[in-house]
Amino acid sequence: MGLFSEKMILDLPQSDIVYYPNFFSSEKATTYFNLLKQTISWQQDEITVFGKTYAQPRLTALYGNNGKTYTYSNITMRPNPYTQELHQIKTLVEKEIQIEFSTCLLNYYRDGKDSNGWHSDDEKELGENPPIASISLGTERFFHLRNISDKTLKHKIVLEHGSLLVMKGETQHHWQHQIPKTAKKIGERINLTFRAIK
Ligand SMILES: O=C(O)CCC(=O)C(=O)O
Ligand SMILES: [Fe+2]
Repeated sequence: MGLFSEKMILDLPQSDIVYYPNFFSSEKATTYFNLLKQTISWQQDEITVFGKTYAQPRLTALYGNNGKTYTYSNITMRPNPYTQELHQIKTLVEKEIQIEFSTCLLNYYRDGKDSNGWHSDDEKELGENPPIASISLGTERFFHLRNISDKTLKHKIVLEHGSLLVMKGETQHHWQHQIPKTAKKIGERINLTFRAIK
């Protein structure tokens, strides 16, 4: 952590994205993975896209230190109060990047069929240039980025066990991201995205 945390700046236009591959040691990340898998109130919501209803292809949960709800893809989530581990992780992230967050949206990808489609984290409750801090635990997955006005401008990185990815500034105005499905037989992954809801 801190001075010893290796960091990589993604060299993409119209973005401010930094990747910390070893934010947590592998042992610490495994401990958090196991605790969060057991203690978080995972739910599977239904989403409606063009009038058709589908089960979301992953489990999610919302935690927060204020009562502010989070609405995306027509789902309004109400925050649970922070668990001890989740609050601990939030504090470590805030200290490293010097940004404060209120809310954590968690994603649990059970296997390679679970995914998260193309989107920007641009919900109005996040404000103008939202900072998003994303922790990855468990099986590594590809994270794809594509520029909104020039869709030929693309990038992908692997989100490793114990890593932290920070997107801020104008990133969400110009880029979309996704976690694609994979046909490979792979294990589970937990992702934590810290956000500031005003
Ligand atoms: O699972 C991830 O790494 C990305 C999650 C994400 O983009 C989101 O929850 O908005
Ligand atoms: Fe996102």
